[in-house]
Amino acid sequence: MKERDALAPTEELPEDAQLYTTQPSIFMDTTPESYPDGWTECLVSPDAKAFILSQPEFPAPLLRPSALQYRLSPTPDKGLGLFCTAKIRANDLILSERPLTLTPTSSSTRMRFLKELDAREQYLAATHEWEKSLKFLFDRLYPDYQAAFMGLANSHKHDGSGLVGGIIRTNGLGVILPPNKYSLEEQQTRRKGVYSAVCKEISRVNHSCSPNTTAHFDVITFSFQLFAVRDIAQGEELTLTYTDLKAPAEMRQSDLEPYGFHCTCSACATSCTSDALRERSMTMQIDNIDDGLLKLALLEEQGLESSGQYCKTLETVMELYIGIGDADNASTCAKKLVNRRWSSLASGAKLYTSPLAIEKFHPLWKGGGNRDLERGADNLECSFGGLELGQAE
Ligand SMILES: C[S@@+](CC[C@H](N)C(=O)[O-])C[C@H]1O[C@@H](n2cnc3c(N)ncnc32)[C@H](O)[C@@H]1O
Repeated sequence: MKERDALAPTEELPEDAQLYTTQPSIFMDTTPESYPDGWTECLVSPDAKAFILSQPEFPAPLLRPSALQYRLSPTPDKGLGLFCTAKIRANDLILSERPLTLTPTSSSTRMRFLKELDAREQYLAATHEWEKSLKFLFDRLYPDYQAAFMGLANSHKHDGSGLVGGIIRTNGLGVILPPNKYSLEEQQTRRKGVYSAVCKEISRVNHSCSPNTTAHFDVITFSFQLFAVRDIAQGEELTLTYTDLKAPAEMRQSDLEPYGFHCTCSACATSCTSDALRERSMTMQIDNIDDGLLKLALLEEQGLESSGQYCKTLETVMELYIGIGDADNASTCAKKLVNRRWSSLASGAKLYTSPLAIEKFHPLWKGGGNRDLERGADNLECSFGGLELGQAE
């Protein structure tokens, strides 16, 4: 381990180096009271740090929701959870916060093991070394942040994870840095660019296979933002998914095992019917507007508005309306997409929220150009990203 100037260029560092860095950077005497937006202790690769610092507006102030609309309360069977204190409307920003920590989801340290160690012993040795790196990061946290971190749930107390590693595995939300640098395959198999962010508040959100919120990491403000994906009634619990919503119930349950619970949400309780409906709504081919509208209705019925498929389908329906020259309905779809600010497809739809703009500028207007149904696919199906999750957000 080497100490180096925080502002020194990162290019000459080896690709597998990891940097301890505070982002946004703060003065020595900064406190959570003097800087309420907070800051994050990070362990990141040189290219991830360079990417963060290269954002022109970084660090922008946190985006604040218009009102505080949730509280932390005990649940009957899931520990603590967040509950809605007033009706929240679809697409509302519920809360935003800078993570306490941001760490790779797996250790990149190359280790040589004694030949006589078996696989389990090698795992424990590697985990032990990884815990030392994480403990170093934990020690850098401001004391109030250390207390908040230690107060979070830990479902890895008895598997050799270590205390800091266990809390990260239980509470980490997935972040890809830098985005678009690594292929999905590299992210999934070699965990390239895949990070885990632990948050004081959002990490309290419990899991559902039909979640009513989605969490999105915004690099410019360096914060996780929690959005409602449909209307949420007062008193209802806020939920996120920790697993791949496309998978059948049995696979989802096995993905959730490391979190130490068996999911009893309505989709899991009725898996003999819901698995087939879920698969149909996620994979249904869209050949015309009616198909698209049916797919949106099926996704809503299954509580899958948080899935990337929902936005992708909205975009496809918008393009189909444009193709037949129906600018009014197309602009309604564009507005719905724009409201889903967390989606990568929202910014592309911004230009087309007025029928006039569609008629004048959209290349597909009345059948111009080629509509590519696969374009713009969101592969962001899952929000929680501890070590356990096989899929990246
Ligand atoms: C990220 S934490 C969520 C907040 C946690 N309930 C707390 O008290 O801080 C994840 C842990 O919450 C619990 N949990 C989350 N979703 C659950 C669910 N649907 N059913 C049962 N337990 C759940 C499990 O213990 C899991 O390991």
